[in-house]
Amino acid sequence: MCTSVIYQAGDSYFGRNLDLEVSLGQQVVITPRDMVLNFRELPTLEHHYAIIGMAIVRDNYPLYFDGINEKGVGIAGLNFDGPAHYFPVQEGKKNIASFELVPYILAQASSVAEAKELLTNANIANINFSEKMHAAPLHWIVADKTGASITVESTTAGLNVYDNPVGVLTNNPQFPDQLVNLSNYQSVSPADPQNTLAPDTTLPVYSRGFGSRFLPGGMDSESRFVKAAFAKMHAPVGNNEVENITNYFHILQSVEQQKGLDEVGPNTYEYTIYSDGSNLSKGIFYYRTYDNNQINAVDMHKENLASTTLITYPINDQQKIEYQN
Ligand SMILES: C[C@H](CCC(=O)NCC(=O)O)[C@H]1CC[C@H]2[C@@H]3[C@H](O)C[C@@H]4C[C@H](O)CC[C@]4(C)[C@H]3CC[C@]12C
Repeated sequence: MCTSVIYQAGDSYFGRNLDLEVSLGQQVVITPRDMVLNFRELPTLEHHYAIIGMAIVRDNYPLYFDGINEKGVGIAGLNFDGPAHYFPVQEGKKNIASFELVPYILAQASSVAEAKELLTNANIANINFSEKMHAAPLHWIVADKTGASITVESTTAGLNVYDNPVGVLTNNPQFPDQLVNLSNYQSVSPADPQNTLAPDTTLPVYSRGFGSRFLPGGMDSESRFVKAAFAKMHAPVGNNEVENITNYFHILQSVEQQKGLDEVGPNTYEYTIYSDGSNLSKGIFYYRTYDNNQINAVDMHKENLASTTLITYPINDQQKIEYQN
């Protein structure tokens, strides 16, 4: 399972938790503007916006899990096993393989509105990256530095592009159903509740945090959607970049999957392998991992973005404890 959130605090911050039972060997990968991007069914892009994100590289191709571009657009792919359905290549449509959607959007869109435009008359084609690497059943959240966001889902009903008023995405069910479920929690609040149940009876508020008593806390995707929405909606705005990115990681940590809590097979547990969050205006990509609580950063603008080859940074996965004596 995974969770992705956009948080506005002057600048906008976008990223995700990647929850899985095995690490796939991802790295921070920058695709510079002049690295040729080939598509299976669409014209080659020789020049495009620069991209930074988490990816694995195969055959010199960046298979992005999530990323942002230099124009302040971000996109993340999240598991959508069951409802996800990709179609055969269709004549007369923009056929995009599922693994191409992240570079397709980030290479060309400077806003969510432009991403929507790129998705008109599009078909997510059921093309595998290779014999060994089959298409993953995903849906996507796209966001931009204004705070706008959409959810992209390809199901047997076709391609749906929904406005995402919450700026949160997790996994199943389909996005409209997540919003219906969210309605069930609209009375959850950081403040103490009003006693509307029995107004003439004194009911003690016997604990702090009483307003969030009915907030779900499970590892499942509906629970994480509600909890992340609550955490994000009430997150304070910091006074500077460090405070903001610290707040951002606290939002993601509210739905972090600790090892041992989500058994996906005999003695096999899904956990939050990494969390990342980028400043969409500044092009700085921050991440932490399960084993390393330290926030690490790669600033795309410190690289030569006019180059033609991928730039990769290995994940810094070593815990650093600052011993004070
Ligand atoms: C499984 C995770 C989503 C996290 C999640 O929801 N996990 C588990 C669960 O719910 O069961 C997704 C997110 C991005 C996906 C990857 C990216 O789409 C890139 C790449 C695309 C290829 O078609 C398949 C492999 C590969 C490398 C994908 C493998 C599955 C990933 C890593």
